[in-house]
Amino acid sequence: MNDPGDCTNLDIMHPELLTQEQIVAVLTKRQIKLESEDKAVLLELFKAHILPQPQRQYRENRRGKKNINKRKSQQADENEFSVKKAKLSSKESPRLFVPFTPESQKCIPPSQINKDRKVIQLSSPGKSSKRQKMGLIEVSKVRMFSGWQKVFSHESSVLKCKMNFGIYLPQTSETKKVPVIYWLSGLTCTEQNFVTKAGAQKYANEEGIAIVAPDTSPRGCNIEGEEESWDFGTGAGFYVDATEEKWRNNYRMYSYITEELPKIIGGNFPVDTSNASIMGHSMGGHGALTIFFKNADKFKSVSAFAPICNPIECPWGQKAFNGYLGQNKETWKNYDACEMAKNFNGSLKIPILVDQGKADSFLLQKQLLPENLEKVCSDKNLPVTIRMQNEYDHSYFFIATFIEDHIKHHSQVLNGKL
Ligand SMILES: N[C@@H](CCC(=O)N[C@@H](CSC=O)C(=O)NCC(=O)O)C(=O)O
Repeated sequence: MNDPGDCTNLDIMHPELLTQEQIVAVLTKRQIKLESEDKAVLLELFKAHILPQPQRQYRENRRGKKNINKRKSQQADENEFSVKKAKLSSKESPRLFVPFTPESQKCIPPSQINKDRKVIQLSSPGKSSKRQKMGLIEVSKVRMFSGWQKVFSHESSVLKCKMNFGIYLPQTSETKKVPVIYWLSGLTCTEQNFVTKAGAQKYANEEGIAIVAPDTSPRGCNIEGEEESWDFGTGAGFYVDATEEKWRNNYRMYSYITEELPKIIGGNFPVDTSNASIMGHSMGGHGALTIFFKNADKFKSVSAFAPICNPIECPWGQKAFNGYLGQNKETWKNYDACEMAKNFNGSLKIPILVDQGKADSFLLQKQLLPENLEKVCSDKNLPVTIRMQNEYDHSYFFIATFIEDHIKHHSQVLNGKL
């Protein structure tokens, strides 16, 4: 025979299906004071005390209202606690879950896509009490050579659009802040080209250096002409701050790389951004050289693969500078490595390292002009090592061949090996 006091098999999620006797039994077992025998009143009591929290509805009386307020404050406390807990328990930055949308997952190898993407509240160094209201979303994360290769996206306040960057964190970053090398990619690239093709992670882990690889331009800004050519607009930001009306609101890659990105990296990762170097390829080689010449206090060394050395003298550079900076060629000189080398007053801790493939079609088309950089540096007594590599082209196969040399080159200064 059924014992009316045995509540073990009752469906407490649907008390309206229970008999009055069963409701009374459950309430009595939980030592809930019965105020009336009326089934409707008993049901209210059941909902208030027995149903799991989200299903409970309190009555519209004083006590019910008190319970509703109590629940609200408990929930707020719980939310705050879970954020604080994430901050305290993670060696990395705090994370909150955000909904997954496929839009920002473009170009990520499916095996690396993080379907449980997390958002990190970006912290603003020096103003720890005033957190920036921007989210850093972890797009992908994969173990590689004992470290982590991750990709993040965030809303850039400088570029006024969403930006992605790759960051490789070596194993040593689990216990201390590590130095960093910024990698700037070339025309048509996203952050993915370096992450997937350069083969840098093994050497970055060996040297205990983080590598940050941002995208090459703002994207999706709805500027007329932005998508028209592969060497201007999207994928071709040229690491300048545009001054022309049409572009100057978004195309500010110089400020993004020198200001916004280092703040994000320093504020959210175990990275010492005061111990930084910079390198890049082609358009990104031009970016690395020019950013270094203007910011020798922020970067300890520079290297480049097949850089555009003298953009004011080559078709790629002329097209980009005309578009972003306008017709006054004097202003172009602010972003030309050869012109900047002529006026460079800083000291170099180690020589500038440049690798250039001799079979590079863009070298033959006179887009790169390493001979001009060599001449200026020689005239100025600026130490530069330009290695002309037989039979190598412009591709990431060439980069992957010599990336170890470049990382070890920077490691001399970043890890105090001199
Ligand atoms: N139009 C071609 C060529 C584009 C190209 O070669 N881009 C280079 C950089 S060139 C100078 O900045 C590059 O790095 N490509 C990416 C890669 O993974 O090789 C095209 O659209 O492919």
